[in-house]
Amino acid sequence: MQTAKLLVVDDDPDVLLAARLLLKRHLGTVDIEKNPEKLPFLLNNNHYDAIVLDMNFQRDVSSGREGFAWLERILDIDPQARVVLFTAYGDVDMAVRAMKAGAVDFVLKPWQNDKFLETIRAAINRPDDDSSSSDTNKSSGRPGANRGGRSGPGGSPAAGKATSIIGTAMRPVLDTVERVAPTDANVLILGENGTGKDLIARAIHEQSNRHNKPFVSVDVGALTESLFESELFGHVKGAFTDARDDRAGRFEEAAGGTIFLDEIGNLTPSQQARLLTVLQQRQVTRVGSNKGRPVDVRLICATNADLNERVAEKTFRQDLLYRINTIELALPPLRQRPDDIKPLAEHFVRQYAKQYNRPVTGLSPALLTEMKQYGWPGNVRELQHAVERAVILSAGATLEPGDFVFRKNPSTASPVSETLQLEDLERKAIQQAMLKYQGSITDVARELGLSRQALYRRLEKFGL
Ligand SMILES: Nc1ncnc2c1ncn2[C@@H]1O[C@H](COP(=O)(O)OP(=O)(O)OP(=O)(O)O)[C@@H](O)[C@H]1O
Repeated sequence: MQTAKLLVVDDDPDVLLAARLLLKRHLGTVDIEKNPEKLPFLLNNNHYDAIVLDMNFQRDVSSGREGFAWLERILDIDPQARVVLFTAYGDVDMAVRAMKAGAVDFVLKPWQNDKFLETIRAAINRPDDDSSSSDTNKSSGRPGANRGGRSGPGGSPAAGKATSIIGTAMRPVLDTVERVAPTDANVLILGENGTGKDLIARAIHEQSNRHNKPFVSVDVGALTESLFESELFGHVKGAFTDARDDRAGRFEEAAGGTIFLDEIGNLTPSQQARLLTVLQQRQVTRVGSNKGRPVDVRLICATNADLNERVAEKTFRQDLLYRINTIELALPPLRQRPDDIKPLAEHFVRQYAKQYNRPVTGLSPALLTEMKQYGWPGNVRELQHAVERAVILSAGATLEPGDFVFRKNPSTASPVSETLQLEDLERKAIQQAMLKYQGSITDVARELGLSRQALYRRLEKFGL
């Protein structure tokens, strides 16, 4: 018998008793606790090989919110803690979110003894997290450390490691990237949401002579009118109420490197005019100052909009378009490159099986056929999230069609009234809007009255 030390936290005394009986007989000593408020004390005074935590502490509340808060608290105290979650409602979505938030596994109540023991054994024997995670988008090796998700309007410096770009249909794009990268030519990347524009922008930077300098990514579509100028060009102390110090903008931060302006099609006319001036003069002026500062940056822009159409309808300046599109790279939507689906899906299976320590190794032929028939409105990002979710939830080594939920056509989707759970309604609204606007984040956010960040957070939360 293993002699592990375990902690079970649940507000149901019957559950505590039953869990203790079982785990004690097979695994070692078991502390039980009814009140999660005691967690900090217990963790600071004991080392547990695994912690079983209930998701729902208040009777009749199934949101799991409290469980998530306690999970976060545990990981703050001990980032290496192996937390297994109890969820009583068979709510797999909550389980997926919990794994993303840093839990190592979950157990559905009522549990099957063998399965419960196996899960706890695996949690105890799981090797410590390896901080050299293969996913350079994550902020650390721990799955749950990706709490911030995608970088916000401020963007972030490029990850230091080359990212794998999968798919034969990407070959011509990569050939162009190779030729263009060493030049300082401005590049405009076109493509629907989730087709890999950000990935290609980073690849250009990584293959350029500027690769040792910063790669600064800014989602300009998410900047409000008032933030736009100070974020991009900086400000001086006292320029406005909150300007307590001088601050360099993103252009200055990118000095010597590359600045990636995402969602360039969303700029308002006045923002377009200000950006054009900077590009023409190759200098920025911080808000509140009248001194121009020269900037040496390589410019890469991206959009999912048809900028020529915008120029024709006079919502995008032609002179700005000519400035930014010296080289144009168009990324095809995933539905137009079905042969890329298999290698991409297999790549994500390997990545997430490793990240979540799951025994999944491949996809069944039936699943691949369904995947090729599906339209993937959210493109590679949607495929990536679908595989991530399936890897977490699948019981077998091979993913099957049943492990996937392909988005339904809104007209055939089940009526919204079938469930009153708010989260469900929210998810459905987002799914339907994503379909309606073919995955355009900007349009979906506008329709739902959310900021792009808030929408990204929800997409991440719901695994969409
Ligand atoms: N060819 C590819 N090979 C491997 N991963 C890919 C590929 N294309 C896209 N991805 C992955 O898919 C996800 C979405 O890609 P990315 O963020 O680059 O898309 P995007 O076009 O910039 O999306 P958005 O328009 O919404 O900003 C990322 O996690 C990226 O790593």
